[in-house]
Amino acid sequence: FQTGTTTLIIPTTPPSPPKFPLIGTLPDFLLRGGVSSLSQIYTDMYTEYGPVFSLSLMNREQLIFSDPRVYDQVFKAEGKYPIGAAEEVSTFNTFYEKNNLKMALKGVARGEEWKEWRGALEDDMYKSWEGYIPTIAHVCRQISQVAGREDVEFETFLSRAAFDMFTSVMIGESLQTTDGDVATVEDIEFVKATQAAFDTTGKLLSNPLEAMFGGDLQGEFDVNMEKTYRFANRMNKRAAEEASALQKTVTTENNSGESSESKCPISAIKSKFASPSFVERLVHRGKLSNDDIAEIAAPLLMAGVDTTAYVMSWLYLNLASNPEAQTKLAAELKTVLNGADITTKEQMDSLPYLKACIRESHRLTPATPIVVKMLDKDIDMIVPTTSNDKPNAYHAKAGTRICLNLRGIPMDPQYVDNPTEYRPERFLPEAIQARKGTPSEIIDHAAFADPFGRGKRRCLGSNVANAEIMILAARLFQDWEIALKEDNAEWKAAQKLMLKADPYPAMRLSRRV
Ligand code: HEM
Repeated sequence: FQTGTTTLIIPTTPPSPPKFPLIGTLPDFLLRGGVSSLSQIYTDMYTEYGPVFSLSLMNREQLIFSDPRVYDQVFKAEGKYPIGAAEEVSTFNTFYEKNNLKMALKGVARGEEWKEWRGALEDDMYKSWEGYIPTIAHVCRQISQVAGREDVEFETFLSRAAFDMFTSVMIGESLQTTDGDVATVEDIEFVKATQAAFDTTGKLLSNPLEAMFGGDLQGEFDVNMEKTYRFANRMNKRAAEEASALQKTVTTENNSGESSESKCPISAIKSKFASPSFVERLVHRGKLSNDDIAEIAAPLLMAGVDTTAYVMSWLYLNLASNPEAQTKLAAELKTVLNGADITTKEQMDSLPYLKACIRESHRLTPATPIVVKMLDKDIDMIVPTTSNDKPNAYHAKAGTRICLNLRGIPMDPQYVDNPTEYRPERFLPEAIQARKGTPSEIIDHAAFADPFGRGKRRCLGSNVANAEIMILAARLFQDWEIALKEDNAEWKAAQKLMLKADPYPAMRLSRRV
């Protein structure tokens, strides 16, 4: 095919572990340790097969690239209606279909329906995210006040913290599930069901053996998803009705003047809270009915709570295992914030070491070992080579899982010094500047920068999630020193719906003086 120059390149067949009819490359995968060794498997395969290889797992063809520049070509080809990664989470989607949840189904659709859904939510969740910073700061302060209690494991605490932060963005106030003295039994049930639905989805989708022999996982999922859906729907419905009532009082007050709805400046929204919640904004904007607003709650919670908890769990584990980095972070927080909360984007931007800690955590312990993209048409991709050889070309049929290996280049000593060590310094601005023009600058490619995907289907909650992660870390590390309870604790990166340290080590929190 034509590469844009006159050179004709014949597509190359990528290397692969032995492939068998029906079961594909599953035997090799199991021999290497299966899902409990997933993260290491992708590093080992990169070492063994090189920067491009193919797999066939659970009836899906996968092409795995290590060079993020190949991924740029995939995003260029994604078109007006790209396929989202959420389409693959069949447990959620079957639930939405069974219950005829139209809004939820639009969110995982491909065409105009998805565009309309995204258009209805994007301004208030993705674009104008800064307005949520004070709300998140307030809830992080509450969370930090109860952080040292030992009534729940730290991992569960983080999951509840993610839940509290996200519900406060959604409805304006936290359910305070991190505080055993305040949370209602019903709210704790809610957070547990959300977590259980997320975890059983992980087992069903990523572990072929558990899916076959793991008992009634589907039944377990259905029960928990149903509970989450009911709770979440009720929570948003109540918030939307309150917001509508408040909105009506404003419209009556404004009756003589121009309608405030059409321009929708956030400052014009009458809010019950210090700054308007997501639900209040949606009600004010008037594109969705209160029933639609109720229906989006469960899918957004499923997309936004445990994902954030998993990413945070790695950050805290890395900083607890590397006390020197934690001390440097605490020093930066003291200098810049001096005990205050992050309440503005400018403050977020003035914390390079915190940003570097988060970036390095994503390099060393990403919450997924690969990023996946699918196209609805065939594509030919050119893979640059480091030598003077001709570039290689690879062909992927429509529907192939085209993956970027996050465990290849980011773990390769050719590009990263001592790649198995947690060193946030590598992502300080001066270090990034120093590797410009060298082969190592590849690790600064946008595709490696964060866990939220790219292109038109980039995570809708990415800006809010990033703010939540930064604001909570800034609060907790100002208030607490977080250490491993046992110095020699061991864990593996095991695949659930995302990668999780297994077993997650116990933590000791001591007040920072
Ligand atoms: C650290 C936490 C999070 C991670 C790692 C994460 C990751 C991702 C990824 C990888 C995608 C797929 C992108 C693609 O299709 O290429 C995605 C999509 C999505 N995420 Fe997140 N996410 C997080 C937090 C959130 C939050 C807080 C929300 C709440 C609004 C959210 C809502 C969504 C939605 C609705 C989509 C589908 C977007 C679409 O298809 O247009 N996520 N996320």
